[in-house]
Amino acid sequence: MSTDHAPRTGVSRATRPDPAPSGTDPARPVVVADHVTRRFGEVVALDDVSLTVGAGELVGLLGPNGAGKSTLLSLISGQRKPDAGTVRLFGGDPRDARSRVSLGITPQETGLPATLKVREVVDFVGGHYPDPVPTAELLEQFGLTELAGRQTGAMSGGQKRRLAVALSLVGRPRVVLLDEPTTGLDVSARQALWDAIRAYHADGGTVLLTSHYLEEVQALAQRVVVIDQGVVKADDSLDAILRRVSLRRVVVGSTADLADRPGVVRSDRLGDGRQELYTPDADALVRELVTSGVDFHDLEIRGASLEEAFEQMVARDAAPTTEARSR
Ligand SMILES: Nc1ncnc2c1ncn2[C@@H]1O[C@H](COP(=O)(O)OP(=O)(O)OP(=O)(O)O)[C@@H](O)[C@H]1O
Repeated sequence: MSTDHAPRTGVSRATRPDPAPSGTDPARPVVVADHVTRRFGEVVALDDVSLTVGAGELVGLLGPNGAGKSTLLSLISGQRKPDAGTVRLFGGDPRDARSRVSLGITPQETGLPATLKVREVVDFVGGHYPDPVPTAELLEQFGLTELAGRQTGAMSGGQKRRLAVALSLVGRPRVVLLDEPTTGLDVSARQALWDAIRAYHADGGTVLLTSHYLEEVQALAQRVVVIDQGVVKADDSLDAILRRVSLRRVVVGSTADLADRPGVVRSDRLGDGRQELYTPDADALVRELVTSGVDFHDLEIRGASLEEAFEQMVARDAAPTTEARSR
């Protein structure tokens, strides 16, 4: 095992041919998609998508069902090729096996050989790499030690998912593509997997993950790429994405219905009887409530969550006001 890469976690990236500092380095692109279009018959799964992922980045790819996320990963991993545009992995064509030597991938669905034991599968996959993470170490990190002797066909869905993610890291890749890594996992298994992904990233690994769990993207990613209907809608730091959402959420109790107050673009009734009001200017709304003399109490104001940012970015109906009035 090389000593310069996080032996504590067991899972570390391969020794780089070029001596490079660890940490994020967008100047050294690992993945480049340049004006990529991919169709399936009439369906345009990706429409002129450009994306660069630098060494050491942890990027969350977020989008609704059918947005094109898996298609993008399949182009980056060389499983498919674009109809137009180019994709580069470590500067080479991902369809060339040499470009994929330092790539780890967990697809959305993984077929595991049902009669092989967990330990045997890890040994087998690890056997294809020059410096694999020792099987016992990897199983320990993913909480699979107890299951080492079990046939994969007898594992639960969540256990299989953990094994699938573990397998993507066995060869100490420099980049991993994780398609919905924690689908089907319970809270503690998800946390354990997040820890493993964070440890890999802290050691300098590059991660591109898709997720339906906004909480997951918010917990892990430094950069968020929002994709919808094959088009990149936003590509920015998590903080910048959150700041971009202009709406503020004002929660307030009142005997009056406040949905039609000036500046309120959306409203809801909460279980505790309070009203949830979305407005671009919370200060103005509060001033208006005070000057109007309307009864109100238990006021609470906060910024948008990633969920709200996401909903706003992929909203199919144009104006928030329209949406507000239709709710
Ligand atoms: N092999 C295929 N044949 C035909 N259409 C496909 C194929 N693969 C993907 N598509 C279509 O391309 C579009 C993008 O699909 P993709 O699987 O990339 O979306 P996704 O964002 O990963 O969705 P999900 O979150 O549901 O996994 C969808 O409309 C999908 O139906």
